[in-house]
Amino acid sequence: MSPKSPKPADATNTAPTDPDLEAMLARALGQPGAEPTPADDAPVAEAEVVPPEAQHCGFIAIVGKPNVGKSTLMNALVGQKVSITSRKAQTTRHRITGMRTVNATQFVFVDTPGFQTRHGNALNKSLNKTVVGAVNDVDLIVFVVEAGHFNLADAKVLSLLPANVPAILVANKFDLVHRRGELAPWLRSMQERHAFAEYVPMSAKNPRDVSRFFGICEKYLPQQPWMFDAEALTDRSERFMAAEMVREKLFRLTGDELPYTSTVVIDKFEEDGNLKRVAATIVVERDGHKGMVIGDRGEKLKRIGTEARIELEKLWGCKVFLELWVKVRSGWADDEARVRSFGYE
Ligand SMILES: Nc1nc2c(ncn2[C@@H]2O[C@H](COP(=O)(O)OP(=O)(O)OP(=O)(O)O)[C@@H](O)[C@H]2O)c(=O)[nH]1
Repeated sequence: MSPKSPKPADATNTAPTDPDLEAMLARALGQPGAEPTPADDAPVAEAEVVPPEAQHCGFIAIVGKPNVGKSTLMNALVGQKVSITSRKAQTTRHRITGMRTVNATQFVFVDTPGFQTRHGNALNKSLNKTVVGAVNDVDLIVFVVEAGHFNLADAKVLSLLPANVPAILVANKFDLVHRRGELAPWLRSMQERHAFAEYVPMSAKNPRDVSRFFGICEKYLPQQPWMFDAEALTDRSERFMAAEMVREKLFRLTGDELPYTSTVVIDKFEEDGNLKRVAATIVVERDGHKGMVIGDRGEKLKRIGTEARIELEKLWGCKVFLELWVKVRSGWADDEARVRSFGYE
């Protein structure tokens, strides 16, 4: 085509036509005539006895800017809540591994914080270091964006992906896309940004999409013996899960009023027969924040405690006694030593 010739009707469709991509798009977009892959409708069968020489196992990093649905996806893949979620950006602060063994393959997932581009404080520097560490040390990268969207924050995360590790593009929140046909040119434009191994429009909230995803990731994991028990779901301690659960309720119940720089520290964790006693402190930056957490006559703090306790009892299958305190430590997120003392690497 000469430079002067009229643009094709679909101006964004400039990527070379790749038959594999076209087939993948047709399948993902549910177009008539698209052949399902064998994994498409396969239910997630749990692991049976598999000899070590037939086992596959590998690490998968789930990366993306804040709030695109990384933790939701990981929890759905693991089949249990191992990573907290909320509408508030920057909920995830640790490198969390969850795992799931399906047939002969053990998938070990690494969840990462959304890459921080706005603030340069010690907390965010530590978060970003975790992301960079995660992507260079895995067999497969799952790069999550919101379907149909790509901005500077996504581009910054994408620029961290090493060329020698296969990456799958997950166009998440596909349920929110009303004109699905329009996603095809967008997916093709994503192909120009990075040589993704697969393009997967899906919804982390749709169980069918999630079970199909195992089949998509499987082929990128090396043949090697499993690293964890077939039934294991996470390598995080109960103490850690307790702090995370309180933090989730704190973020959910305070909404946008409370800055993301609040955190939770476990002061006591004791087991007493079928009872676990946990004491935790919610650390906030200012006196005003303390009031928001406590609420009118302590009602907010009480609700945070009740909701976290109920979830922990469900998770551990035992009774939980949870005691919560609130403390002000101004400037902790700017203080590197304190960020480390609160458990961030
Ligand atoms: N409609 C819809 N909402 C979703 C989907 N996946 C996640 N969400 C919502 O998106 C919000 C953010 O989800 P998270 O899983 O916390 O996102 P994250 O990327 O882990 O966020 P950070 O911890 O900030 O990095 C939550 O309100 C989820 O319920 C999806 O497939 N469809």
